[in-house]
Amino acid sequence: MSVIELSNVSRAFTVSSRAGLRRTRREVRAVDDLTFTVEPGEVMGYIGPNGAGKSTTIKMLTGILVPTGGSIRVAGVDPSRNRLRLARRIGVVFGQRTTLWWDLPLKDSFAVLQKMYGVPRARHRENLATFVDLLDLGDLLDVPVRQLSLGQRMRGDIAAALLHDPEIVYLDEPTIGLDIISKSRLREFLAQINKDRGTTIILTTHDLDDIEALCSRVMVIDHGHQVFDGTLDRLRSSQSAPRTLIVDLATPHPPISIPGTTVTRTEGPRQHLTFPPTTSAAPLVAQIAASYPLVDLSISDPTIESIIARLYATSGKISNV
Ligand SMILES: Nc1ncnc2c1ncn2[C@@H]1O[C@H](COP(=O)(O)OP(=O)(O)OP(=O)(O)O)[C@@H](O)[C@H]1O
Repeated sequence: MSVIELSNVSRAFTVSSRAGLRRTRREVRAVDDLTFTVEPGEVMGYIGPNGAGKSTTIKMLTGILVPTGGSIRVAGVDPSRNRLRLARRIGVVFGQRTTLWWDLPLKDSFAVLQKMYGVPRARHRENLATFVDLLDLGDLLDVPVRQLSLGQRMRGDIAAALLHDPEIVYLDEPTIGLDIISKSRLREFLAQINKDRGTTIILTTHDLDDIEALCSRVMVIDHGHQVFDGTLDRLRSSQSAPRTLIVDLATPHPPISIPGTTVTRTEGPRQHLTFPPTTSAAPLVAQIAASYPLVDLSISDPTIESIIARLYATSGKISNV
């Protein structure tokens, strides 16, 4: 059975603005007719440009915001009507804010959470030992939260969100502002928790390396609409983004002319040629080698960033029509 179900969910806000003496009110549809389900144990990346409606969706899934249309069920209940009941079954991490007590040492925040959620003492000790080990929190337990660095605090926040064994965890930009080592540590930890405990994870991020490292599924929204739902591989093939041949010639040369390719950049003897993803590179390389003084050559596949940028560009055009 699906652990999250959204059926034609919308959320509108009324925004008022003043132009001179006139005050106008308009409706912003932050989320517009979203329908999807998430299965237990899935790790879904939920991405979209600024203002796409991601946080609004997460807030509706936690019960903080009530949809203006459609219906939501999380772990079998309507989140906005069962906020407290649901709180025991979900964990939430907002990268920009902490849920820890600022002046308390980390271990005291964890103790408060154990009481708040009524976690049996033995289970709490077991979870704490696991998270202290996996997130390397040992030296931080006696430090007040306000004295922790951003990366240390985030590790504390993630442990705090998981101490009551939630089935579902929402992570909103969990790696924002972290250095590369801290990011990769956090990703390894989340992958481990998902594998060991079957925790369902919904991850909102602008860092596509988070998605590549963790997500079996990606959902892209823009202007409140779903514009893609599938695997990263399917996302790559869906956008038919061009591949690039980087060709080093012996000397600078006028743009290489091979049918099916376009020279997009020249830097002295180096030329960048794009070609469709459906075309094999081998015959192109053979033609270049036969007609030009070829010294070296490499092929670059489109990055996931460029694929998503193309998707945003086309979805923007669709929704602006
Ligand atoms: N409380 C609110 N009142 C009015 N408009 C709102 C409110 N909350 C969100 N919006 C609007 O709804 C739209 C979606 O916002 P949301 O915060 O869900 O986007 P987001 O995808 O999380 O963006 P970001 O990546 O910038 O965090 C935006 O146009 C935003 O201005």
